[in-house]
Amino acid sequence: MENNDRTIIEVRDLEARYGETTILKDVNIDVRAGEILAVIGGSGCGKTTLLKHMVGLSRPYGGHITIDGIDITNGDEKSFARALRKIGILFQGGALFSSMTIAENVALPLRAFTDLPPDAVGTLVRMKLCSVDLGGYEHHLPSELSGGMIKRAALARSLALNPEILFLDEPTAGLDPVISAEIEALIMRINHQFRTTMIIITHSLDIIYEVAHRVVMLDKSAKGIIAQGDPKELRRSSPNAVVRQFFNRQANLSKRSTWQP
Ligand SMILES: Nc1ncnc2c1ncn2[C@@H]1O[C@H](COP(=O)(O)OP(=O)(O)OP(=O)(O)O)[C@@H](O)[C@H]1O
Repeated sequence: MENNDRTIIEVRDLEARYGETTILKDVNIDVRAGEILAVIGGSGCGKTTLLKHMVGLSRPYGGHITIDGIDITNGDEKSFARALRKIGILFQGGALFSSMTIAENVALPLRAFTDLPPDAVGTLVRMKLCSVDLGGYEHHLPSELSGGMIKRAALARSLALNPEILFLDEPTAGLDPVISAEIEALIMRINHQFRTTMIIITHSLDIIYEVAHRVVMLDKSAKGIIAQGDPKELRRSSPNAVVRQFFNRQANLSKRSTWQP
């Protein structure tokens, strides 16, 4: 993590609603530049809702969010576009276009948001694919790749414009433990090499304990944050029983799933 503790995303008094239903309220988060923050909590507690607000896909009912000092909730279109250029998103399903090659998929944001000539786009695409260990797979279609490779190609596409901030929605969901470990190692490598700030929605214990620097835990009945901080610390000594239970139950489940006869 960078050691200057600069806040790169500020979420202030966020209130999110669908119709009349409040999903999140009084949410305050400071994301520090260079950190990996995991957003955790039970199903339906509002993790995806929070992410959609942080990337400007949904407008908050109340409060505001700034990205590198730019208010994305009340600013004009131009500043919103400037803020968007700082972020990349890795969607859960990978979301690659199936009729395009891996190279064409990764080239999409470069073609859409830069004036680079085709040669330069090609070079950048190859570099991005190499950075996720997919050098040589430029001409493959997504259907010719494994689940882990598709995830890595999608990661290369989300990194195409060198974002300062990367949002990852369940990056290891549905992958086996070996492939998940590869993706986790890649996430840590990218964070380390490029100092990319990362916000990861996850249920994975490995990400919570081994990858994240800090966690924010949401709760459905509290409609907001019930804990923030070091996950190991929270598991040990959170004053909130629900929090301790969440971490301990997960830890037990993890032990059971790795048990070998
Ligand atoms: N577009 C929508 N319209 C109405 N309600 C919604 C909408 N999207 C989500 N919700 C509701 O908001 C709540 C929070 O949903 P959200 O998807 O943010 O939770 P989550 O923590 O990401 O869940 P999961 O871990 O299951 O993906 C849920 O009760 C969900 O049913």
